[in-house]
Amino acid sequence: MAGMTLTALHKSFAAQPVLQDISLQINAGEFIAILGPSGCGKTTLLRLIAGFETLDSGEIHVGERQFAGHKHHLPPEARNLGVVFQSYALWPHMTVAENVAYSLKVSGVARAERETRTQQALALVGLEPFAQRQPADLSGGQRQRVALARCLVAKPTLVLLDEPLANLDVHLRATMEEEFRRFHQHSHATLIYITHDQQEAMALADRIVVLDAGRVMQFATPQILWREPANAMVARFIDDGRILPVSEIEPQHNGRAFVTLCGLRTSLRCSPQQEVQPEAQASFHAVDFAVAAPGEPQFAALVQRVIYRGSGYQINVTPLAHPDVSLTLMLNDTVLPVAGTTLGVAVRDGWILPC
Ligand SMILES: Nc1ncnc2c1ncn2[C@@H]1O[C@H](COP(=O)(O)OP(=O)(O)OP(=O)(O)O)[C@@H](O)[C@H]1O
Repeated sequence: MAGMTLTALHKSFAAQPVLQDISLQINAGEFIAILGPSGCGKTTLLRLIAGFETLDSGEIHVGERQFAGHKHHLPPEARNLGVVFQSYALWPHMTVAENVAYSLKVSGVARAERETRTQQALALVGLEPFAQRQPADLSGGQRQRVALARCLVAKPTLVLLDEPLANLDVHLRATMEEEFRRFHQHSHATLIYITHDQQEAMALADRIVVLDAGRVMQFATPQILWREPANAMVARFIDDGRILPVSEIEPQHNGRAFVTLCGLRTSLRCSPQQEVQPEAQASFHAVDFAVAAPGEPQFAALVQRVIYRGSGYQINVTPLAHPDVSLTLMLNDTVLPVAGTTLGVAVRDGWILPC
């Protein structure tokens, strides 16, 4: 088991910086997800770790071993990594078991050990009964599991997964999510997992790296990313968060501060370092707002749309004080507000952005 340290990684393509100053400390056995908008550098980061790309500067260490650094580049085959990409090319002329065993055969592992390890890897992904099938006779999810078993059979301490579920339908994704969780628990390997799917990242990862334009915006647990985003990019990116300006910030030194929000004096969560400030930005999720009960502290908002969502109604409103910001409230009531009218919005929670 080995943790991984990335120190000040830089990478450019044709003088265009793609990754800048990436430093991360990943613990042995952690499940890390990498999230970020398209083109932010996720795959490039994975390819640098795998050794398919060379660094411009910086260092990559796994445990005591230096993978890459100044004038040093360990080739991919010497890194003992498992890599699973979204296009999981299996050899069509080999059975499932042969596909999984192939890398062991090439590296000269004796037949008996090969068979035992192949069986173990197939058991880990629930594919033992399919060992003698051809890849063509498997479903998409089963083929993806073969790719996972093929990666696991080498017992890598570090597994890199680039959108491994991207080509699967919603139902299969849920099953495979469970598979990854199980695999992680059993293998104790360190997993680095790229995904576009925030729900998937939140459900699986111990910690998530949010990248934007080649830089780390925040590296934290899913709970912290959701509750305490480090900046406006993370606040908007995670679960469709909203940002509103607040003024007259007065810390109470208990992790909360009084603010004026859309004319309402209220208290929000903040960092312990929060200072008295004339202005700041605060971030919110839909659950942080509710239609105010009579007499409850509230600010006025104009109802833009009422949308039926099955489990309830989504009410889109714009605060009268900030008509440029669209907020979302969820309602289960049978008495619904009407578009074009105003209603009172109560604030249940919110976070003052530290920068
Ligand atoms: N070999 C390359 N040569 C030139 N530019 C590249 C190369 N590989 C990636 N890039 C560029 O680097 C940037 C980051 O690409 P990368 O594939 O790492 O992003 P990503 O976050 O994985 O994107 P996506 O989510 O769309 O897969 C993009 O602008 C891409 O065009």
